[in-house]
Amino acid sequence: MGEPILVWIRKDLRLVDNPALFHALKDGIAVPVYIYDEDYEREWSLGGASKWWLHQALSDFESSIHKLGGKLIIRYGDTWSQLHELIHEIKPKAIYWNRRYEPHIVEKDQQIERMTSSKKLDVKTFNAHLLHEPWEIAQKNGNPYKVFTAYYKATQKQLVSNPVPKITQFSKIERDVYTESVSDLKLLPTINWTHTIEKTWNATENGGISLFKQFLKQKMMSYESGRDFPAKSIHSSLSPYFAFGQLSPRVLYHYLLKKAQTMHSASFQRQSEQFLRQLVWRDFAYHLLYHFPDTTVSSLNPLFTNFKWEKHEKHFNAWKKGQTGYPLVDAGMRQLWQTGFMHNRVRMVTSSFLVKHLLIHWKEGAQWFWDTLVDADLANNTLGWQWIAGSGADAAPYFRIFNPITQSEKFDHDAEYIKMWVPELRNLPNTYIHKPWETPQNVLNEAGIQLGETYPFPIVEHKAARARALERYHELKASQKT
Ligand SMILES: Cc1cc2nc3c(=O)[nH]c(=O)nc-3n(C[C@H](O)[C@H](O)[C@H](O)COP(=O)(O)OP(=O)(O)OC[C@H]3O[C@@H](n4cnc5c(N)ncnc54)[C@H](O)[C@@H]3O)c2cc1C
Repeated sequence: MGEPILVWIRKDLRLVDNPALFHALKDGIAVPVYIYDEDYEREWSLGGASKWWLHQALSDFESSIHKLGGKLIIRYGDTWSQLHELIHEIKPKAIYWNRRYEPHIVEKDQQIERMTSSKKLDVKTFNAHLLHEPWEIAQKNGNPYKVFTAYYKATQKQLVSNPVPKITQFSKIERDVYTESVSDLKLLPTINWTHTIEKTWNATENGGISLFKQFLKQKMMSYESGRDFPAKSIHSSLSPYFAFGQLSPRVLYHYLLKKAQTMHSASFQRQSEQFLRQLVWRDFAYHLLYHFPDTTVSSLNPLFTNFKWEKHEKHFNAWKKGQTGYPLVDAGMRQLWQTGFMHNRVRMVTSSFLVKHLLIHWKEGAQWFWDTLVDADLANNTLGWQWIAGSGADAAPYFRIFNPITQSEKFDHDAEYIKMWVPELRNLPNTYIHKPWETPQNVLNEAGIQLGETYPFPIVEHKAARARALERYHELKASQKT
């Protein structure tokens, strides 16, 4: 029996490849502690959908630890006060945790590290969240990357560290330490709006592992060609498990690499590379956030600092509710509200619609996604919105505006996705479903649709909105020259 070691659990709610837990168990008696502290997250405390997920994930993690003979101590309130109290009660020889990378968290973690060190406690921190930590990849001159392809190339020359073995046993410290229950954290909404989310997800560590296995068996081999088509659902849906640290990207990376080597299949290798490339996008998002800490609120590209945005409550509400009159946009926004998830291609179309067609600031869209996504992740969300706004890490030399009609015709050709989420359009023939406002009256009648009543007219006209966005962009460029 060794001495106790506090393991401060955060975005690492898992037994597989959890280095802080693993090393604490090796070096002494691991005492896992979770502290729910909204202030620690500053303005990025969890949104409603993420709170629901955390409730499930934490309950699952608590029960997994219990089954292995251990106990997860749950507390809420100020992090340092809670840690301080626990240090006093448990008298650990050290405190271990897995690192986080959001700028405001890095700053607070450094304070915690100083305070614990001043108590003569050994502090050890580990990487559990990324393939490559933000400072591991740099340009020759030491600067961070701003372009994905160059970043990706650089990552291919670096090794990804090996995962640590799965935790199989805990031992308990002798004294009983007080813990709150997961329900005490009051993460679930008082009005139950989460029933479709509940039906959609199994938010446990094993749920994530099963989903990965299913992806591997049924979807991986068509990932590259299928991932852009929302109705095909050829993507993995693993993002919330990564966001809460229930899955380790490093485990998936090494597993796929090994499988590709043993299978000797060029097509498996190609598909798994495409999938792993997305995990590198995730790392890139953290690289950018870490090195450009203001990008959650300010443009990465300073050209966009003075972009003239519109305030339009009615348009913003129509977008949030999936009532814009553009079926693909509305389908995406309704999928998000009902399931806490939206397909990546549709995220691009809906976010572009908000910032380009409606000229509403990307920060407002990012905030809505933050509240409603079960995979809300500060790095990925910031990267996604800045990329779409044109103010982020995008190598395209032009002002990209997604056309919600042609995107719909191309990526949801048979309108299966639209029909799933916008059922009032279900009887409309596919020729018209991507732009219902062009449907002849008799066809609308037959389909039981009354535009403006059962489904809205478009809130802005596409060509005019596109022209307005381009005009804003050209004005901005011109103002830089004067
Ligand atoms: C405006 C906007 C906002 C976004 N907000 C988030 C967010 O809050 N949280 C989030 O996890 N993703 C976000 N994304 C990225 C992407 O849409 C999701 O990661 C993806 O749809 C998750 O589905 P999946 O797990 O099936 O992905 P898969 O295609 O199966 O990809 C595997 C994993 O790679 C990572 N990944 C995939 N695409 C991206 C990407 N473009 N950027 C960074 N990582 C990626 C995710 O961790 C994902 O789980 C956003 C994209 C946009 C355009």
